[in-house]
Amino acid sequence: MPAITIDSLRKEYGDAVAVDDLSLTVERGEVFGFLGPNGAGKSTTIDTLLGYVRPTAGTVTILGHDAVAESRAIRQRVGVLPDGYALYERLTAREHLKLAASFRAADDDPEAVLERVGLVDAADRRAGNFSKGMTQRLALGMALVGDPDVLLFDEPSTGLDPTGVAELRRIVAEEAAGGTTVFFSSHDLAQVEATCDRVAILGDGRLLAVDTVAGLRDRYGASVTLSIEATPLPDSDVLGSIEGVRGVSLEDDRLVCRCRDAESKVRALRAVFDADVEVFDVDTESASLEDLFAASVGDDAPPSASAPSATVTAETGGTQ
Ligand SMILES: Nc1ncnc2c1ncn2[C@@H]1O[C@H](COP(=O)(O)OP(=O)(O)OP(=O)(O)O)[C@@H](O)[C@H]1O
Repeated sequence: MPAITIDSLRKEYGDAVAVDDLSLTVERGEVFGFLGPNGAGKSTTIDTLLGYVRPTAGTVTILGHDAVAESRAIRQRVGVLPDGYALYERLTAREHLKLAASFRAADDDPEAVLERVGLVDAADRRAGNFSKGMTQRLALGMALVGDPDVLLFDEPSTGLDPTGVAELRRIVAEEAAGGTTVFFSSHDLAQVEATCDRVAILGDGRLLAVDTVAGLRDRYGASVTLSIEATPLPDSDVLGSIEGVRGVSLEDDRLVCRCRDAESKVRALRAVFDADVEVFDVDTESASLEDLFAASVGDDAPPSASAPSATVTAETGGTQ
């Protein structure tokens, strides 16, 4: 049984369609990133999963439970971090965690959770004067209480400082290593690229793509870019005719060669070193998730290489 199944989900608000015929399956143990521009329908989808929003059409199930009819059962097994989580102003951080534990009939040690989310020093402070990042850290801690099977986060890095972002990344990795399914929306593409097995990209309520980051690279064009500094520069027609080479251009006195995959990159490199030229430098870079996101949401330009890509840890599924 998958962790999350979204089947033909549609949500209308009056005349506006927030989510349009969305179908998606998230397998158990996956770390799944949910991306899309502002207003794409991410929060609406997550709120539907949490039972906060009733679908206009379609069904949503978590761990086999229907999100509308069985939202209580879902809350017992799902840790949630909704967008703009509101804390109880008069309760301390520690009291919030005790409250979360009592909701789930769990016996988590509040101290250990506070340690995990970096709030030990604020354990006995009332949450009413917490900063945005502290609020987010505490809400994250509450979501972790009771060792849930599924974690559903809406923009978890909102308000977090760089240390908090790194800690969040570590927590996601630890949870995933323990078999927890993590589904989160984010605009933090570096975070998504570093942590997610697969990503879905939503635009205007519709699913534009769902794949591994590596799969998106294949789909949207240049996977690897070679940038060559040599005298003279290698013949661009020769490089351009190599199988899997998608384009060759001159940029800042370097020959830039966009390659489909690692194999075509190696073929191009071999041709460069076989040519009668003196090679000074070769850079190779993969298209970042940011490039792929731009390509999928309608930027006509093929994704160019930018920051070196982070490792995608698992190839858990193909294109849906
Ligand atoms: N309660 C509501 N009433 C009317 N329209 C709504 C409501 N909630 C969301 N919408 C509309 O539905 C669409 C999707 O909004 P949603 O908040 O799901 O997008 P999002 O992808 O989470 O955006 P963001 O990245 O800005 O958080 C938007 O056009 C939004 O204005």
